[in-house]
Amino acid sequence: MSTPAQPITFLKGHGTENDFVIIPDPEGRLELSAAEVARLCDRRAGIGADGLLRIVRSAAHPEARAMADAAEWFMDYRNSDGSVAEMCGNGVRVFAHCLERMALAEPGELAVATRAGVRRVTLGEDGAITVGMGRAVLPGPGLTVTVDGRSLSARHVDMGNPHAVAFVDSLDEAGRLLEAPGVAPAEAVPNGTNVEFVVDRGPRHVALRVHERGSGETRSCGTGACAVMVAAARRDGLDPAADGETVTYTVDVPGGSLIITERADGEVEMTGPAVVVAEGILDPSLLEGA
Ligand SMILES: N[C@@H](CCC[C@H](N)C(=O)O)C(=O)O
Repeated sequence: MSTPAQPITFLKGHGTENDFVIIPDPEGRLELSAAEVARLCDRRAGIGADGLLRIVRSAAHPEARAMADAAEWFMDYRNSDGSVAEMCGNGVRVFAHCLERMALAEPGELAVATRAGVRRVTLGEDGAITVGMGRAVLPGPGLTVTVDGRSLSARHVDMGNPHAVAFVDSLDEAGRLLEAPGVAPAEAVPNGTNVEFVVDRGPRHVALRVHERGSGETRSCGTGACAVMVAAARRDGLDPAADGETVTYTVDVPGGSLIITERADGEVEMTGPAVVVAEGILDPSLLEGA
């Protein structure tokens, strides 16, 4: 990154403890390399986060320009290793909350451009935020997830980004999750995938652990919770688009709970919190040598 003329401000926030460094960059002047994003997200040498959200005007970003009429703001999401991902469900809530906090958006409804398309966000007066997450796509063939030397059948669900959802009897079956689980066939997920392990907690109530592509195990994943809800509904014989009935599940994550609804038109909605815990200015030395 070239030396910026102005100090770089940041916010730190989370959604169900999936945490983010948020960098407002309305005119799109900060092109952060993968190494710079990884340094910012480093929990010892940096600020520390599961991912980074750059707030850029859609018109100022080549990947978002075509969405500028529909959504003024583009969420440039990066995983903690610096890799680019299409979509981040918890991130969209935190992103919208930051826009409102910075008076860049009115309370109420707002559209956010992402690499997976435009997402509609409703900022509730009670602090809960609902996001229209689009339709789930379930590519036909199943996947096999290998973790701790065990192979598990998994459902492939695309929520704009890829997920492999494996139902287990105990979340301990995922082991320590220090490394990415194996997923086969590799050709089905050519860009890698997020992997969710799921147990039942009660009627229309499940809990998950997740290993995120590019970030490792995190305490929540919004797109993952949506993928899990849809996989659980199909397993339970429910398909709102075919049955004409809206279905809602509670999805517990290690960092809290998300409410996920699949409507009769196939649209998946996620409701959950967004929190900002700090605001600050980057010391320019943080990115030196990254
Ligand atoms: N934590 C996110 C998902 C972030 C992207 C993911 N790691 C990927 O690479 O697809 C969420 O809340 O959805």
